Amino acid sequence: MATALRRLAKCSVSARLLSFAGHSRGRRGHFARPCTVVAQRNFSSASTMTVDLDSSTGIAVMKLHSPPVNSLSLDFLTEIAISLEKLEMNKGCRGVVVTSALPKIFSAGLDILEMYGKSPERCGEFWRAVQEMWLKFYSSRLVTVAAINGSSPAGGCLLSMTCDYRIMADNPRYSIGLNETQLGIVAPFWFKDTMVNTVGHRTAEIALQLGLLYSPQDALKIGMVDELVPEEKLVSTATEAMARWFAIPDHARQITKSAMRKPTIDKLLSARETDISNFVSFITKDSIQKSLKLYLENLRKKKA
Ligand SMILES: CC/C=C\C/C=C\C/C=C\CCC/C=C/C(=O)SCCNC(=O)CCNC(=O)[C@H](O)C(C)(C)COP(=O)(O)OP(=O)(O)OC[C@H]1O[C@@H](n2cnc3c(N)ncnc32)[C@H](O)[C@@H]1OP(=O)(O)O
Repeated sequence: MATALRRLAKCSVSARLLSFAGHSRGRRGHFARPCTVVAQRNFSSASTMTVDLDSSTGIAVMKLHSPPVNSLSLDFLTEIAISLEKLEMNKGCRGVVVTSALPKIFSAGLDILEMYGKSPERCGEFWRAVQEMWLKFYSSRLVTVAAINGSSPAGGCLLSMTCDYRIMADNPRYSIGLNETQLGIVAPFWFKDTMVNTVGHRTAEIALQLGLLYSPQDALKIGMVDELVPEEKLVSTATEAMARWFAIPDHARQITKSAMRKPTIDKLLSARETDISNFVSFITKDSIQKSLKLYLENLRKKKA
C-alpha cells in the first residue's frame, strides 16, 4: 500500500491537458518513466487498475481490475478518467491500450447499483462522472485502442467505442453492444451518437431499439469492432496496431480526430446540465426503478 501511494505520488502530474476539444482542465508535469500507477479506491481498498507505461514505445496499458465484473461505479469511473488524464499530460505517452485484468469480462457497463435506490443528488454526481469519462476518452489526444478480452455490454461497449480502434478476443461466449433497452432504460443521445459514428445510422437504429448484444463475429460484421484475434494475442496485436497509428504525425492525426468527433463532443458539452437533469428525473422514476430491480433480481437468479 505504501509503495503504491509512493508510486502514485511519483507519477502525480500537473499539466494542462493537451485536449484538442478544449474542454479539459489539468496541471503540468510528467511521469517518472517507466511507471506503474496503481489506482486505489479511497487510497485504502484493493487496486482497481494498473497502468503500465513503456517509455521505449510510448504505449501505456491500462488494465481494469474491479471485481467481479468491472462495473463502472462513480469511484471507478473517476479513477479511469484521472488515469487517462495523467497519461495525457505525460509527453512520453502517445497511446493507451485499454483492457481488463479480469477473466471473461471487459466491463459489465455502468454499475446498476449506482442507479438503483440512490438519491437524486448521488445519481447526478454519478452521471457527471459517466459524462466525464466519455468526454476524456472521446477527445483524447492519445491513440486509444480497446483490447476487448471479454463481454462488454452497455457502458462497457461505450467505453470501447470511445477508442480509436477495437480488437476483440474471438470467443463466441463473449458479447458486446448497447443493451440498455433490455433493462427498460434508454441510451442517452451521446451513447446513441457514439454508436451511430461507429456502425452507421441504420445498424444503430436496429441495435439500439432491440438492445442487441453481438457475438464477436457479428460485431466484426457490423463494424462495432475492427479486428478479432485469439485471446492470447490480444494485447500484442493491440500494440502492433498502435504502430500504424504512430506512423502518422501526431498533429495531423489529432486534428483529423478532432474534426471527426468535435461535433458530437460539443453537442454534449452544450447540454451537459440538461442531460444530467434528464438522467436524474428518468432514472428515479418509480417505473424505471422497478425495471432495474427486476433486472438485478434476474441477474442474481441466473447465478443461483
Ligand atoms: C425520456 C428519456 C430520455 C433519455 C434518457 C435519459 C437518460 C438516460 C437514462 C439511463 C441511461 C443508463 C445507461 C446505462 C448503461 C449501462 O451500462 S447499464 C448496465 C448494463 N449492463 C448489463 O446489462 C450487464 C449485466 N451483467 C451481465 O450480463 C453479467 O453479469 C456479465 C455477462 C457481465 C457477467 O456474467 P457472469 O460472469 O456470469 O457474472 P454474474 O452475472 O454472476 O455477475 C457477478 C456479480 O456482478 C453483478 N453485476 C453484473 N453486472 C453488473 C452491473 N452492470 N452493475 C452492477 N452489478 C453487476 C451481478 O449481479 C453479480 O452480483 P452478485 O449476485 O454476486 O451480488
